[in-house]
Amino acid sequence: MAKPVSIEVWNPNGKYRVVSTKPMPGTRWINLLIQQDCRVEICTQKKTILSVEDIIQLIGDKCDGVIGQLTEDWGEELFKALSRAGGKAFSNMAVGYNNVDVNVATKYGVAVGNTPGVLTETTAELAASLTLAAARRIVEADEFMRAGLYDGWLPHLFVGNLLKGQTVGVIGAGRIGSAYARMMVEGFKMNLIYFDLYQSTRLEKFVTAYGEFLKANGEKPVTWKRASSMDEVLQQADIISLHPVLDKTTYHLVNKERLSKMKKEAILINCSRGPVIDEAALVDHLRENPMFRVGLDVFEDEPYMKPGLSEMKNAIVVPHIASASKWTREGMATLAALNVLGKIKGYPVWFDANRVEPFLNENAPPPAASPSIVNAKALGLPVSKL
Ligand SMILES: NC(=O)C1=CN([C@@H]2O[C@H](COP(=O)(O)OP(=O)(O)OC[C@H]3O[C@@H](n4cnc5c(N)ncnc54)[C@H](O)[C@@H]3O)[C@@H](O)[C@H]2O)C=CC1
Ligand SMILES: O=C(O)C(=O)CO
Repeated sequence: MAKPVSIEVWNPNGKYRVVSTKPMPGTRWINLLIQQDCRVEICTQKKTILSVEDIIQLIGDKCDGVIGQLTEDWGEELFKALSRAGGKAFSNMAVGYNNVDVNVATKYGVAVGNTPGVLTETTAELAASLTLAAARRIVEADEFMRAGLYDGWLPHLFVGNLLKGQTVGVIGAGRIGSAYARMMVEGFKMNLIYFDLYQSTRLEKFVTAYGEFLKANGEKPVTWKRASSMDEVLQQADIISLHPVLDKTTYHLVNKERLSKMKKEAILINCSRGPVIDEAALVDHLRENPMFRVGLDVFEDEPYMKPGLSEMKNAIVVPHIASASKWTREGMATLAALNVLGKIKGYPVWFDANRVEPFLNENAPPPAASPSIVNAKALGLPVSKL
């Protein structure tokens, strides 16, 4: 029998019981739920990753909806427990939902929400930060300074890579991949090569227009290319940033063979999901190719790193913080809460999950809709016409 989990209760007399498996940033999400007659229970247990048993306890006998986290395993056991408690709504506080078995949720009639859009720029900015940190060896140089090793300027000290005029490769040019590509093209005048299952016409138009602007100003124009294979990106790019969803097609997308196709001095960035890279193969590659560098926000067996990774000077590692700006995290909490609330209240699903701004305006009430429900079609949920 699992130990009881500690909770904090808001609006105890609310009609609908909504559970959040973690305290989330800001208070707007709590207020929005309370205003719509929800009793909000927040798990305050001092345990980073809750087990399935912990969450089953939190769900209890009566629960209308749950806001959960990407570290939790939302499969048969949890959706069965939620459905048994009368629950019809779940939302991840994340855009990625590879921790959720959506088919199982649909089987139990539970809507699954996620939080797209609000974290696009924040996540892309972290990918750009890791790119710069790796290119200019900022972490190594910082460690060197703190160790008291600096005894004067030297021509060879921490020489890194210039980005201007080089080629940035993006794998998965969706919301975040495209935002990152634009930052690198516009900010550093890099040429773009990308691979995605779909064409990103908006991104291509942006690079074309920026190239024309540069040309009109007497500068060398930037260029873009949509690669016909991922290998083309790996072979041609100087910087490669991974932004696909994690699914069966992207598991170990970057493996030993693909690493060997990349330039010896390339930089690889991963702010998507850890298993997109075969991390053990990456450690070997880093060891054998000291000029190859990586910037990683995500890991194959989070919270752990594969043996050897933490010793590699040519790796920069941060703990899954890509969406960690205050505005974004508060917005994610709001979107997740409104996903759950919308289903409980029988609201329709917002017509475009890429345009969630109206839900984030603190000075106006949010639309009466769930911002983003990934199994809306499968459940036959109505769509907002606003
Ligand atoms: N590190 C972090 O904190 C964060 C990580 N993420 C991760 O980033 C992912 C992407 O987020 P968004 O850009 O909002 O999603 P998105 O759905 O807009 O973009 C994903 C893109 O990947 C492409 N794709 C899918 N399979 C592919 C394949 N086999 N090869 C190449 N491209 C493929 C899709 O066509 C799509 O354009 C999320 O699913 C999540 O896992 C998102 C936010 C924060
Ligand atoms: O949203 C996601 O998918 C994350 O990884 C955390 O922001």
